[in-house]
Amino acid sequence: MTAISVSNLSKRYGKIRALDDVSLELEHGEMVALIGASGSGKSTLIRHIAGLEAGDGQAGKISVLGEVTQSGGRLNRNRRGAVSVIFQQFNLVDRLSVLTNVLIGNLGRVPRWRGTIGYFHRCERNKAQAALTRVGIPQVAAQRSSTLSGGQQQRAAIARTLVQEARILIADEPISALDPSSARRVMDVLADINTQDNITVLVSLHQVEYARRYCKRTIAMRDGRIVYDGPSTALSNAFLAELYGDASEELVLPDAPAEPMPVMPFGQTSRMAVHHLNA
Ligand SMILES: Nc1ncnc2c1ncn2[C@@H]1O[C@H](COP(=O)(O)OP(=O)(O)OP(=O)(O)O)[C@@H](O)[C@H]1O
Repeated sequence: MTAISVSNLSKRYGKIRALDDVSLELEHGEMVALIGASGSGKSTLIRHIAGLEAGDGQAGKISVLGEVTQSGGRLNRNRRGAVSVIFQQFNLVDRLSVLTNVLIGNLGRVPRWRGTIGYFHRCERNKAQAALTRVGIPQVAAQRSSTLSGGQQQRAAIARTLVQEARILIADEPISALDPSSARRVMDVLADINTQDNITVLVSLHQVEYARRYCKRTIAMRDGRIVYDGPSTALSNAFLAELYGDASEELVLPDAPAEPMPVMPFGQTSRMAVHHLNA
């Protein structure tokens, strides 16, 4: 089944062509990296797929899990329950506990009054706690979200996705502000929910090293266009230089090998104990 389908999507901001006739398809169950230098259009594309913005002109169309979410520059219907988006920052409500932030993933399914006063059943709390265990941070449930590290915040946001029972997770540069070991833990969790829960993952990344390591397929953008869509194993440093010229330096870690490493199945990269939500 096609999870995300984008066809002929364009978007201008004044003179800037942020998206230029973009077309792509993600099959359900894929984990795909979206790479590109700063300003190449990754976040703009993600906002459109998330249904937060409408493209320009008559030709553009986006479908999510078979339902048209926008066409011809008009937002149709927002499948908010099916798609969860996490951003580099601002995923959590700082003054609320981590557990409450994860419980917010239930809001689409509980009566409005319960959401308003923050009343959740024990089974919902248990599920939220299990989701935190699943992403490796059960011990922070009672803490205020503002006290978490950047990597823990990303993992709490992923736990909320599990509670939401979203079928598609789009993560916009979830690791760009993290140190390498925190970044690996977040990528491990994304890879795990992809393989174990069959959640389709689209993750935008600044550094191609993580795309090579975690995603079989990479979509590369430059100046609002897709310039490559294929196996991540093809993304050697030389090929990146061909695609991006000098800007390729922005995408490669200084100590990265010139040739890509094969994608490792989840488990070989992770040292984290993984507990399954429904175990
Ligand atoms: N709301 C906006 N108003 C004006 N210009 C915008 C807006 N959003 C994006 N742009 C412009 O569109 C282009 C693409 O931006 P976008 O944020 O999508 O790139 P990106 O690949 O996500 O970059 P980064 O990796 O730095 O986050 C940039 O030139 C940006 O300045």
